[in-house]
Amino acid sequence: AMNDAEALLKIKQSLHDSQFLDSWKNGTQPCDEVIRWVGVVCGKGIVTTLRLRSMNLSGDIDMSALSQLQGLRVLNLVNNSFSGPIPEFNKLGALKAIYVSMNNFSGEIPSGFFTKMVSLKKIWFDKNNFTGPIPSSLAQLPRLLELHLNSNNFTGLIPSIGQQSLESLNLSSNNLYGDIPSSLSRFDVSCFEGNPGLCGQKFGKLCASVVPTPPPPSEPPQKSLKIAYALMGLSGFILASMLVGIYLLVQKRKREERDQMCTEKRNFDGNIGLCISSIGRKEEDGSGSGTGKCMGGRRSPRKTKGFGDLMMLNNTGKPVFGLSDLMKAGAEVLGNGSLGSSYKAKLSNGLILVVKRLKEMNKMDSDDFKTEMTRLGGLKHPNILAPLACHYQKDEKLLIYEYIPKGSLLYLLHGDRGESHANLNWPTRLKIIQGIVLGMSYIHTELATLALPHGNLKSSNVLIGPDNEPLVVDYGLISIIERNHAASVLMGYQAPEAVESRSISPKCDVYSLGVIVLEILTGKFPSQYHKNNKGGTDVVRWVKSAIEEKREVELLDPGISEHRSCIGEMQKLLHIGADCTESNPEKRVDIREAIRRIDEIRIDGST
Ligand SMILES: Nc1ncnc2c1ncn2[C@@H]1O[C@H](COP(=O)(O)OP(=O)(O)OP(=O)(O)O)[C@@H](O)[C@H]1O
Repeated sequence: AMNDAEALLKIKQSLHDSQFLDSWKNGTQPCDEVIRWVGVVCGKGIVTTLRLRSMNLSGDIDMSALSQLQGLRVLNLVNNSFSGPIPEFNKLGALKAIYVSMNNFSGEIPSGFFTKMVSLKKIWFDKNNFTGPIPSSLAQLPRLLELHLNSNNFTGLIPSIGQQSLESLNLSSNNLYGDIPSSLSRFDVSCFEGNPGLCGQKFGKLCASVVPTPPPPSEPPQKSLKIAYALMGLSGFILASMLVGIYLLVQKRKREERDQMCTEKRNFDGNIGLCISSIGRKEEDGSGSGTGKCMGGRRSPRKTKGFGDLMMLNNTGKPVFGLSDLMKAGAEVLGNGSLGSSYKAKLSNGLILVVKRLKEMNKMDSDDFKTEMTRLGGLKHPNILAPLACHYQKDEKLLIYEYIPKGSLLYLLHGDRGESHANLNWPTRLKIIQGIVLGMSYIHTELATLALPHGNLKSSNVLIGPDNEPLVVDYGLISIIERNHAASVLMGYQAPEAVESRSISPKCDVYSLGVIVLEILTGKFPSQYHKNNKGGTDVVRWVKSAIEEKREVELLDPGISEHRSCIGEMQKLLHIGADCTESNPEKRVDIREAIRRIDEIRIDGST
């Protein structure tokens, strides 16, 4: 081991242009009482802080020497000329503060970079050129106070940082997208400005159908709320805040007092207050004064025509649950999609479900809804996730699914560069594409009578099972959601002919299939998923021009292009993706043809 003086001299050697460090000289001591080395702060005779701000420094800082400074707690390299990938600062496990603002560091910071830096309180990485996702390990720092990542080029979804300790945050001027995690909602909108892809309530921008916010697997458990309250949270701002107030009150009161609460609520505003636990329950009189859990609704249960409790849609022997089990479950918001919001609900028996609250539904009556849902729920295929149950009220329609822990393909591809992302090698991606194709083929056969059999295929609607098998969801919705709304939210309506002339056909599904194939091969988030095409990459145009210029290999995600021997197969698949996204529907391949060709792609390039 070297002493502090030796370590600092090695560090000086590794830096260019270190004329500011003239006082760092052999034969003198960094912590000398009289002539202390410049930029060095000591405590009890050892170096505790390096303050090398604005010294015109560059070069590859000698990390093994730096890590020899046993007492080092604060590292300040602000406003120098350091460049290249982030040095292994994570070797400095005892650091409390690291400031590297205003340099030219670039590249991705590995997702686990901060895992061992548990003492970190202050991280200032602003005004550099960092790219890629914000490392998810930041979410695990228990003492984090200040996090400044502004003015870089961070992309992707914001991980669930927002630990209670966090006081100062700046993520502005990056390329982040999606909804912000609920743990960050306490921060002012200015902390996020300059990220055109961010959406959600804070930004007054609906998260138009593309952006999920599944919590990363490593995320500390979110504070859970009861699903009944989670559901009610969506009925508009005013209603929501009124109900949150009630929720807090309810928390304080004893169970029997809640009954009164519900009644009070109705008296307060005759429009609100539907006692959900009484909906259609035979043993109750429907007056709503039974066990009260209030949620948004416009009518009293008595007047509402519904089919009561949950309707189970499958008979595969999966555990049966009722609406009341669901209402008692702890819930967590998964995301606000274009069709409504989804919640993860954990029942007391351990079963984990996803409750999807559909908005903008046709004014379907309960019989039609039931017929439609029975049809969708009755589909069975290894690459399809059929709903388990549904619930109908005039103003409330719920679909219930099994919870798939790995989450969506969108999340796997773009959300967090963790382990699951690393597993997305060529064989896995091909398996996912081929599975999606099998699922789509099945849907196109079973729902052939629909104008658009799936209608909403995109990576957030492909969930990934334990063996990386894809599970397609949210299919066949075209007949149950409002026509006008369908056009503005469904992915199928993004096909060029649908945008221009509103002409919808099964070919629109082929277009969506093409986009997803290109997304998987390039690893890029498609701008096609945004209504206004802002944010993400226009994969369709990008691939088209690359094919014309015969440089399509360059577009392959580096995560797969290392399988050199399979490049030919990847190229073939890229061409199929391009043919599926052909703008003229007449020339676009037909779904059967696309399926046949994708099925022929081989993992190893052999025929
Ligand atoms: N059964 C499930 N298991 C695990 N995660 C799910 C499940 N269903 C949905 N999710 C995830 O929850 C998030 C919200 O889903 P939701 O379906 O509400 O919105 P979306 O897919 O972004 O948009 P859309 O409403 O257009 O389908 C998405 O990230 C989705 O992948």
